Amino acid sequence: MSIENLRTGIDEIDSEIIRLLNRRCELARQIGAWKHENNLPIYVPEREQQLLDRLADHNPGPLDRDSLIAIYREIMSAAIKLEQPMNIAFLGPEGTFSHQAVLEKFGRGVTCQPVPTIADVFSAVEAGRADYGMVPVENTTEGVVNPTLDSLTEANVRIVAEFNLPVHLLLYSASPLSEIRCVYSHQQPLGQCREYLRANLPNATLIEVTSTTRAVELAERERDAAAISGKLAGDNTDLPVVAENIEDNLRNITRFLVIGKQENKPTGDDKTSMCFAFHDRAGALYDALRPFRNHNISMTMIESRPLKSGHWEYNFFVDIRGHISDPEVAAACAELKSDCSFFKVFGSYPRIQN
Ligand SMILES: C=C(O[C@@H]1C=C(C(=O)O)C=C[C@H]1O)C(=O)O
Repeated sequence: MSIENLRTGIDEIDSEIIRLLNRRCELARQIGAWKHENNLPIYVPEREQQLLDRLADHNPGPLDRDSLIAIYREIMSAAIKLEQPMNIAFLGPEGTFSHQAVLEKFGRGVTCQPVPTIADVFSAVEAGRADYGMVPVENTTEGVVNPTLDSLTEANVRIVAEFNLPVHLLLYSASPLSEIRCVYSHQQPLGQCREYLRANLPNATLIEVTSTTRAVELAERERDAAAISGKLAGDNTDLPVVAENIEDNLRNITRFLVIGKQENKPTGDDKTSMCFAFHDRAGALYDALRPFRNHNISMTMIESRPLKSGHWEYNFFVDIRGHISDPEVAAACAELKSDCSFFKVFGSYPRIQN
């Protein structure tokens, strides 16, 4: 077939895709009206997860799974925008990894609302200034993000979804590696390429700043300075990329949580996050975790944070497989709660695999 004929074929398919996309949008609009009447949330993470799983299972190729999911991310984003515009708070300024997580999880149909701190993301959602918030909770290289754990215990919000963002770091500078004297970045990326910096810039001064976006701004002003950031923060700079993928761990992934106010329905493959504390006595942690074992529930994460009492007492943060409405999960949580001085379930949400 000639290239003209092939392109005519593509044009015809595009017309058909546009017709079908608009029919899909019309259905979404009707679903939106029904949700308004019944006072239900517009964003439904469990439905989105089921839809994405179904797509991946039905895809015959050659379109790859990630591309298909990225396309559908935007289709669902456009559907949400028609149902009701949504705004998402995140740790700003624009260009941070939190911003990237918002764009990848919610698509371009939502309004992004940068705020100065992680605690501000929580208060924006709590006060209804934002519909949802995106907060980092742990990283495969650097571990947990303490401000997020602290805010979860204090704020009146729920975890409604999780999202894994692969974090690739770039070094931007007007100078070649041999002439770089100082490196700006946020504390987390600096930690994520510690080995790279030790091997390649052993004499450079490392300067911690409030965001990777700020790091790029500062590096633009000094010839012998560099910034470490993601691609999004570097999108608007003229600074050359000196090195790419400088993270020490090639599976450098940050897990984000979407916080909101709704309760999700079970999907059949969910996670539940919670926090508890108890008065110290021999075997207390062992006893506290026993209900999970007795009810055959697997734990996917446990972390501890000292309580601010100053007495070396701890809050324990635990993620388990299952939904809080599953009878076994509900029974285990009730048993655990009866043993604790503090107990809070943060929410149940679809489990993301990878
Ligand atoms: C259309 C709906 O609303 C939103 C948009 C979705 C979509 O475009 O498929 C899926 C879930 C919701 O977040 C729905 O609830 O089905």
